[in-house]
Amino acid sequence: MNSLLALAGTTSFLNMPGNSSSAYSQFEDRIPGFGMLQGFLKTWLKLDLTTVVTIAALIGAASGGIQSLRATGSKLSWWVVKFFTATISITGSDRLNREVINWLGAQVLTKHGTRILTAHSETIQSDAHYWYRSRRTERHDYHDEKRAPVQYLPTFGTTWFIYERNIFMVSRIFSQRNQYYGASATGTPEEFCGAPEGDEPLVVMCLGRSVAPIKRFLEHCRDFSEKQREAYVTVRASKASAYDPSWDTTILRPIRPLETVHFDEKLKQELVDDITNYLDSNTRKYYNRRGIPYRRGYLLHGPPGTGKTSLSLALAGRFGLELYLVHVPTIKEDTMLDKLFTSLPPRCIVLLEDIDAVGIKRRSDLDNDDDESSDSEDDDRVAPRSRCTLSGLLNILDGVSSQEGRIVLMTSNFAEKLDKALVRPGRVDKQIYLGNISKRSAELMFLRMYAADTDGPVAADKTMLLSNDELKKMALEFSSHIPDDVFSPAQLQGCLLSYRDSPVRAVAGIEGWVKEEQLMMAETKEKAKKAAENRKKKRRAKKLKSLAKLSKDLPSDDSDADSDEELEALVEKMKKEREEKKQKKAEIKKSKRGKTDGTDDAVLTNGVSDEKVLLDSEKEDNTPIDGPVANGVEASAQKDGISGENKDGPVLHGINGKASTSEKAAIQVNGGKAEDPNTGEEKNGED
Ligand SMILES: Nc1ncnc2c1ncn2[C@@H]1O[C@H](COP(=O)(O)OP(=O)(O)OP(=O)(O)O)[C@@H](O)[C@H]1O
Repeated sequence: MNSLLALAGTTSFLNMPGNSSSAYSQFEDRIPGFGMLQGFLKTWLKLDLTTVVTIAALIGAASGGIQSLRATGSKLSWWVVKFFTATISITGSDRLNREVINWLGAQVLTKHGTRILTAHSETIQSDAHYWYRSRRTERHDYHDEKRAPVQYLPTFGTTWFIYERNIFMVSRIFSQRNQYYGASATGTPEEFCGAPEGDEPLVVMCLGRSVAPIKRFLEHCRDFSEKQREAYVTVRASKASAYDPSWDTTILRPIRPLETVHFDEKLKQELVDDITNYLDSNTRKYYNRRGIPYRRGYLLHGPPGTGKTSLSLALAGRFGLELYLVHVPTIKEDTMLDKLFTSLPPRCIVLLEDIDAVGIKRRSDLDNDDDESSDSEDDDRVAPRSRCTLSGLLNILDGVSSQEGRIVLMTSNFAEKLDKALVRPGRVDKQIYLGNISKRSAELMFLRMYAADTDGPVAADKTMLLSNDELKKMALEFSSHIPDDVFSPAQLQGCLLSYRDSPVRAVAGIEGWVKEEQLMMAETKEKAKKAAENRKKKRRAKKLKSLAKLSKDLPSDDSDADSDEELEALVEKMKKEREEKKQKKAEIKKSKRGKTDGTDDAVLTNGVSDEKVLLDSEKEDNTPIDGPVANGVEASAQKDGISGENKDGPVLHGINGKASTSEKAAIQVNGGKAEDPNTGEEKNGED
């Protein structure tokens, strides 16, 4: 614009009388080709250059005026917007963002018949929480349909609606990423050149000069999402990536009532009371005032299939908390768990499944204990080991970076093997044992399986109906066949599911099922026992063979022994021989001491009280010895006749008076007794 005005100024200067020729000549001098252009316009187009420049300047001035008018109009309109509306913006990563979008999708778009939408067929929008991160996850909301239903949401741009008799606008802001690929490059409207990724910021506006209506609206969106989630527990599983560990998958599980997890009722009540008390706001204040870290940990332990995971889910549902699930064996290193823990929300349940994958051994044992496991039949059930270390886990559980306010549930099938540091109060405040099923629990499970979904009689099978009392009687009869503490609840559930349509058949078939199952369990136990014995034998054989190879004292064919008895005999033999050797050495030592006492004077009379002597003790006895002992029976202190004379006094040699450089040990002779500088042990002067 400014350049055009300058150009216009120039043209008026060109038009001034008397100036024209000198000005033209000046331009010709300064701008190469100016004269040629002027000649061309005049000769061929019959146009004067002055006229051309003037017209261009006028057009430029007009368009500049329009632009500045536009800018002023836009400024004015924004000023009006600012003056007459209230606004709240929400970042793309905030959960509230998802909750507003979710509300718009459910309440506005469908009712207003909006024509430009965005669609999703994956992830659960009712969760409305971090769905953009988990968009690869299939929706899992227990619909009968095979395919997940498509959900429609607002796209970029502004959605208008009326809430509480107030006009609202929600704008989904086109992100820079999309701008780069789309609208600004091609001029295509935003909604036609991309779909929202889920992390676009939102701007919520309403008519009026107060933000109070917007705040009410946002609260309403939150309530709406919470209600949608009410029937579900949000489970967020850890993503097993060593580089970028995160809470990845969001799964909505229908809330499982606590009553459907059968175990000791008293214990269950205690657990619920304990958590209720912990979550109470007064408890938090109590902890804070007294400087106690506000955390609570529980260990759920027991045989497989006894309801540890089910109980965790039921507790999350009961207390309306999200469940963050970590399958400990998948954790590759401490930093991974650390990252996961630091990104936890303040109030949630963290479920560390199969904690024994870490908690059984300390760091030092991690790499070299492959053959140290016990020989019990349980060995097969030992969880795969995690690369996360125990000390790492302990730090994470109660380190400074650890979130306060959360509940940690750990599950294990081997509580008795867990390290004491892991289960100490503060990390594990309560241990809950979930055992095999009792008669009473079997009765409750039967009732739960066949209870009518609606009030009224229950179908006994396809032909007859049962009253509630009749069902209770059947449950009692059914449970009378179940031995206490033998079958896991998962086993019994499997049995009942096979008679799903008919409680009558379940009662009729339970006796046979119990017998069959017990037989199978006995067989499995027997197999496990044999396998454990084999493992034990193999391990022992391996150890003994390597021992035998190491020992030069054993005849080589002894190491071929591989029956248990032979190996035992081998060990005994080795032990005996070692003992004999030790005794022999001790005797030799004793006899040498006696001799040294006699030679002390001789050494002293030579005036050598502090002589350096060399010991060749190991040469005589190949086995490593506790202290420098030499068989001095034949040894004698000599002047260094063989190896040369020592000016300072006699050099004492080991066996046969020889001193090998590699095996020499310097010994101080103190009054005829030599002292090993390494062990401090006194040596016989003859040595
Ligand atoms: N105490 C129980 N009450 C009701 N159902 C149970 C109980 N224990 C197990 N079940 C049923 O058995 C199945 C497996 O249970 P769950 O996964 O909770 O056991 P777990 O103890 O976590 O097993 P694991 O130690 O092998 O992980 C579930 O379908 C659950 O419904």
